[in-house]
Amino acid sequence: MLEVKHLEKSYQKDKPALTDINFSVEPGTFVAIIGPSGAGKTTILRSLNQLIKDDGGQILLDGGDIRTANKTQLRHYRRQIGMVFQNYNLVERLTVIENVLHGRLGYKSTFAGIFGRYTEEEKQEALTLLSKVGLEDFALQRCSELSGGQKQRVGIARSLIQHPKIILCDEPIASLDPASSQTVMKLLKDLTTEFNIICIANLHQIGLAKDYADRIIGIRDGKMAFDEKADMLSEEILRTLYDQNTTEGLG
Ligand SMILES: Nc1ncnc2c1ncn2[C@@H]1O[C@H](COP(=O)(O)OP(=O)(O)OP(=O)(O)O)[C@@H](O)[C@H]1O
Repeated sequence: MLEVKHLEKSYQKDKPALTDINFSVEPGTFVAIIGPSGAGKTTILRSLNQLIKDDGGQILLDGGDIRTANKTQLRHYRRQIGMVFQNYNLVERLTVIENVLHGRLGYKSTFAGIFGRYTEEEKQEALTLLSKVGLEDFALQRCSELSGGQKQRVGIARSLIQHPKIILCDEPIASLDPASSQTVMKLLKDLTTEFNIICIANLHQIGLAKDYADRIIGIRDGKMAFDEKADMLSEEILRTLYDQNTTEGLG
C-alpha cells in the first residue's frame, strides 16, 4: 500500500508547488492524476520516487518511508517503482528485448549491467512480458523501427520486469494518437489488475482517465481538489478544477 501524508514542496521560497497532499492507494488500483498545467502533477509523481526532493511529509510504501531512506534503501525502493515516460526513454538503436531487459539493471552490479549479462530466466520473462503487451513478434526488432504506441508498450514491459509494486506514468499517452492512447490505457488498467500493482498516471485526457482509471485525483494550485472513484468526476467538478465555463476540449 502507498500512503502519502502531508506532502509539501516549494521550488522557490513562498511559492508552494505542493501543499498538504494526502492520499493512499491499495494494490490493484489504477489512479489518474489530473489538473491544469502547472498544478503540481509531475511534482507529485517525481516526489514519489524521490527524483524530486520534497520539503516535508511522508511517503510510505508498505509502511516504510521512502523520504527518509538512506542511499541503499532508496535503491531498493526504486526497484519497486517502475517509470513510464511520455517520450518512452528507450535506447532506440537497441532491440525491443534489450530495452525490456534494461528494467533489470537496478538488480545488477554495474559490471553485469554494462556487459548486458542477463539470465535465461530474465530473457524468458522479457519474452513473456512482450507477449502480454502484444509485441511477441517484435523482440528482435530495433526500437527505432516501432510506432509510438509500440514504443510505449515496450516501456510498460520494461517497467514490469522490475517486479514493481508501483508504476508511475508521466503523461504516458501525450505523444500518441487516439487509437494507441486507448490501447495503452487499457493495457495499464489490465496489467494493474493482473499484477496487483499500483499504477499512477498523470493525464490531460479527462475522457480516457474516466474510462480507464479506477480513481481520479484532481490537483489545483498544488492542492488536493478531488479524490474519488472515476465515475464521480462531474462536469461541474471539472469546470472548477480547470477554472473554465466549458469542459469542451478537455478530451
Ligand atoms: N524545477 C523547477 N523549478 C522551479 N519551479 C518549478 C520547477 N518544476 C516545476 N516548477 C513549478 O512548480 C509548479 C508545478 O509544476 P508541475 O510540473 O508539477 O505541474 P504539472 O501539473 O505537472 O504541469 P503540466 O501539466 O504542465 O506538466 C509550477 O508552478 C511550475 O512552474
